[in-house]
Amino acid sequence: MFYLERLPCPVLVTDCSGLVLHTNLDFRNLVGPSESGTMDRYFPPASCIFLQTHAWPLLFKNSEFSELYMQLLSADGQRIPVMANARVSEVRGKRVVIWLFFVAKERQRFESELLQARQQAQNTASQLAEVNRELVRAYDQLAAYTAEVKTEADHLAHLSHTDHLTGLGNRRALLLQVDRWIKTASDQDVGSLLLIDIDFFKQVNDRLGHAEGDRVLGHVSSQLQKSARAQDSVVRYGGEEFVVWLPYSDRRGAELTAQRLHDQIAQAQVSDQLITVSIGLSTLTLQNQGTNRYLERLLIEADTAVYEAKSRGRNRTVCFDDLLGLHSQPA
Ligand SMILES: Nc1nc2c(ncn2[C@@H]2O[C@H](COP(=O)(O)OP(=O)(O)OP(=O)(O)O)[C@@H](O)[C@H]2O)c(=O)[nH]1
Repeated sequence: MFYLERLPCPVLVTDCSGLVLHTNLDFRNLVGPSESGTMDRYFPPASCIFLQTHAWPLLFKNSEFSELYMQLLSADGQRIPVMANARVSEVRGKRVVIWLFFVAKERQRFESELLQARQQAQNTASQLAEVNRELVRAYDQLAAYTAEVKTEADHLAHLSHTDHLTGLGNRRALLLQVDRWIKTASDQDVGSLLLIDIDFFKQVNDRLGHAEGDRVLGHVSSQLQKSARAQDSVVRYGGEEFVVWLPYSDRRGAELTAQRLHDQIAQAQVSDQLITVSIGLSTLTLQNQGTNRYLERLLIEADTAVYEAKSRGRNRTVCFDDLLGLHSQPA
């Protein structure tokens, strides 16, 4: 019955009349060396009576019982509280009874350790739940903060491309628009640029005051927006200078737009002041040029043309190509 040695508790084997057949090492360590005879000597008198009146009848009736409280008697006379379990088994054709004892003290310790472990597990679970709640809160805060930062960034991006006085785009916005066009256009495509400079604007300021000058700038910007097509971009380029960028517009189309601008601006007066503008027009094919280079060339040419418009008496459009004599002869 070597397997009994492996059980982690004291074990006693008897025949069905209580004669001791075998004890394991745990049992011998607990109550003393094994001797032949009946099992009664391992129990104090009260437990012997309990055995006779209760445990044996239960065993014969059910072939087993479990968890009966009893006491064992050690060789040095100590009473050891135990929980007894017994079962009738057949070993090599003989009916025997296998008795397992759990020392009550150890069982209590084991139970209290179990309770402690369960309490610890509950504590850990509630700590984890709290940490989880904190994580969710932190995540919500982070999401709100990210949205705030994004809104702020969008706002800053908008501001950095906007002229605060007129609400039009600024130079950066112009660069962006031309850049976008270049990414989709082919080398043969043309774009035109109108550089618009308000005539005698210094006099407006001097005569009517800076605030009125600002109103004139606002008026011109809204007239330019009204005259531009949906695909055109109107930006305030500097003090009293505006640019209208006309993607896919050739010289003819740009001239028509420029004329519309003159008419539109001339229609309205600001504080009895008639407002006119001088416009420089430049038209270029893309010809495999980078955004900066292409825009720079358009602006230089348009600037030269505005200068010419001013010297020819203002309130007119001059096309840069005419200055080179390119369009002096009909094609
Ligand atoms: N009210 C106002 N004036 C501005 C602003 N930015 C620039 N200016 C003024 O615009 C005027 C431009 O004057 P000039 O460059 O001499 O040109 P002009 O008087 O328009 O004369 P021409 O261009 O030769 O017809 C200057 O007096 C600047 O002070 C602005 O934001 N608001």
